[in-house]
Amino acid sequence: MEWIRGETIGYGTFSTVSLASSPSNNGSGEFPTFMAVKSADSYGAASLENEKSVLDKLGDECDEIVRCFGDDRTVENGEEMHNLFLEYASRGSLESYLKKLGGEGLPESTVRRHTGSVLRGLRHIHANGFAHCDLKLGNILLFGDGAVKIADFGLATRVGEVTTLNEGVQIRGTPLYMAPEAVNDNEYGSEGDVWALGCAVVEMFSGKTAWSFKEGSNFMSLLIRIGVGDEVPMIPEELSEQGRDFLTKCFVKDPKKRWTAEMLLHHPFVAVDLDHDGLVEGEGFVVNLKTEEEVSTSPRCPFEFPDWLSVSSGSQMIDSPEERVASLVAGSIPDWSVTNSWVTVR
Ligand SMILES: Nc1ncnc2c1ncn2[C@@H]1O[C@H](COP(=O)(O)OP(=O)(O)OP(=O)(O)O)[C@@H](O)[C@H]1O
Repeated sequence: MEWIRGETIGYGTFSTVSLASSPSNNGSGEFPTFMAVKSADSYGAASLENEKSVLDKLGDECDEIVRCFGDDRTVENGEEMHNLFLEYASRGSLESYLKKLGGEGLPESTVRRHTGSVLRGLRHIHANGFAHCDLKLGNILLFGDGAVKIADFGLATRVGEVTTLNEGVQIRGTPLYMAPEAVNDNEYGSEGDVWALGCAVVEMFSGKTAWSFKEGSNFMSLLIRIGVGDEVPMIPEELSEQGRDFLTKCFVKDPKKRWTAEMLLHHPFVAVDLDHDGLVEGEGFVVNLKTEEEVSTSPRCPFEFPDWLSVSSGSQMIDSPEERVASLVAGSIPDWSVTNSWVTVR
């Protein structure tokens, strides 16, 4: 495919995203005239390869997942670039859209619609055996017709697959959206995507991050709040009762008891007819909650870090949660980067 790189439309940790035009296609062929091209040098190549491989496996049948049109390599300024061609979201990410509102959130009816869309995307991802692992407003894209789609599958992983990238504890994604089991046990699965969705819903509605944090504060203290004790993210009081109830289903600390995307799709917060002015309640929905027997009878204590204890602590006993999280961070050999005044750790 012949294509021309246009203006830059976004920056990520691993890549730069630009507009790409393919005039020879004229919109009539296999590819649209305008696409987004996500480009990375050798440092980001593995993430792009993973993204393409996951998007290929997810296929094109889910409207709530950004489409991938293929990849290629170019040499630009003497450097080999890896390029991934994606459906172009003309209105950018929900994160950039919200920024333009200057701290305001979206109307609840819009939040409900977007939440339903993201849930349909997540259901497809999870049904195919993957977890996205980096769901956040920056990775939910807004299209000209008001539709939203899930993007950025660079960190997506097969559920249950043991990662070999790092033998120690690994932290991936954005701390603000991290689920307790990711903080405590290094577990990244479909349940973590549901927790992150809850954080995204709070942010969409309130215009503020779900966890309050002071500018410049240490992210370890946030990890402790997420992983330890009963605190859950802020649930906006102005949200309807249905919305608040929806969030309590996302913010269940025990991942085995957290609702799945499939279950949440039947929750009245999203199972409503939004084509009418008056919201029609989702009637008679049946949610098969897991029984106490199905979930672990002895949930693991959030302070348990068995791998970490054997790898990092030797014979020394570590007493406080602060020390545990500090060691978790030290053991992960993270790649730090600061995005939007927050720390992303991979
Ligand atoms: N298909 C697209 N259409 C329009 N804009 C896009 C598209 N894909 C990405 N962008 C923009 O580029 C930004 C970075 O993209 P993306 O998140 O996929 O990159 P990344 O390197 O994986 O970043 P990170 O992992 O740090 O979130 C997005 O937040 C969005 O603003």
